[in-house]
Amino acid sequence: MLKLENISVKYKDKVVLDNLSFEANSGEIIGLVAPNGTGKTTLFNVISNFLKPNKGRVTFNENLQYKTERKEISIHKQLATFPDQGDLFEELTGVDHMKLYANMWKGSTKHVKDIYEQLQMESYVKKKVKTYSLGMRQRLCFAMIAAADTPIMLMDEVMNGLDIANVSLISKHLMKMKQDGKLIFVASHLLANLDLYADRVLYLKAGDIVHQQSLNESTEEYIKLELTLEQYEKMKYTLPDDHLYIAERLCCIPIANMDMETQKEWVERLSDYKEKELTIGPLGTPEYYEKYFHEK
Ligand SMILES: Nc1ncnc2c1ncn2[C@@H]1O[C@H](COP(=O)(O)OP(=O)(O)OP(=O)(O)O)[C@@H](O)[C@H]1O
Repeated sequence: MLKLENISVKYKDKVVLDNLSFEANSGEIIGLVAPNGTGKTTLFNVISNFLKPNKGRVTFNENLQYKTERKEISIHKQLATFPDQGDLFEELTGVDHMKLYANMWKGSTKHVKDIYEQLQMESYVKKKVKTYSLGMRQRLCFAMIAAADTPIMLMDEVMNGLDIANVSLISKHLMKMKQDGKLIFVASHLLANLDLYADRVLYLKAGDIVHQQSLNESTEEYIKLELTLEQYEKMKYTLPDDHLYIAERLCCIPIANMDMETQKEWVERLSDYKEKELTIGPLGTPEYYEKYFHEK
């Protein structure tokens, strides 16, 4: 549904995206993670053609590219970006905003009520935005893109400023949108939250994707133990070659190629570190993030 090929973006001498390629399909939620200033927004701007890359191609549905104004309009009918809180109109109501987006993309507003009910916004959605808190504004931004109901959605920091209950409410709604066949990109710093609904997480570093983590397929499991650098240094030569030591705190030993007996032996050996919690499971988004972005 969406293909990026060899995308490069430079601002003067600063290379932000460097020959980046990937493909994405409908019915997928793709998490995009990287430290501040790495290029997530730049990548979204390339996908939406707000920024022309210095090199590379963006293709929708096999052969649709930003080559003419007509083609751009055709792509923009299928693609909505998460509104910025600063773009909200203080004197308009939440419903007005949702209808604006619904009319602009879907050409109908029948579904607007269902959305604000599902997002539990009934108590304030008919009031003017100037009376809203930050969290209410953020939920409205999400309700607006939901009202646009486009096949592709680009969401930058969708959970910003939301409390736990609202993060959970919006996470559930994202999963429903995925079931409806949307392709959704979520750039986020709420890493553990991505594990709930993303199918894949892309880790962006030095202009390219350094790792793609698929959360659907059965992922490799590890014995995981918190170790100080000192403890780790003492035992590192006795650990299997393919172990990981992440962010100078988490020792991970893959168990995929171990029989049950060897796994037990390892658990027993490591339980000498009684004060530390030992767990067995796959690496999650926060752990991969530390692996790729932890600076010494
Ligand atoms: N118009 C511009 N001119 C020059 N440099 C820019 C411009 N826009 C972005 N940059 C630079 O490109 C880099 C990537 O910026 P971008 O906004 O894409 O990062 P980001 O990953 O979205 O960051 P954040 O998590 O803070 O939103 C940054 O170093 C930024 O300073």
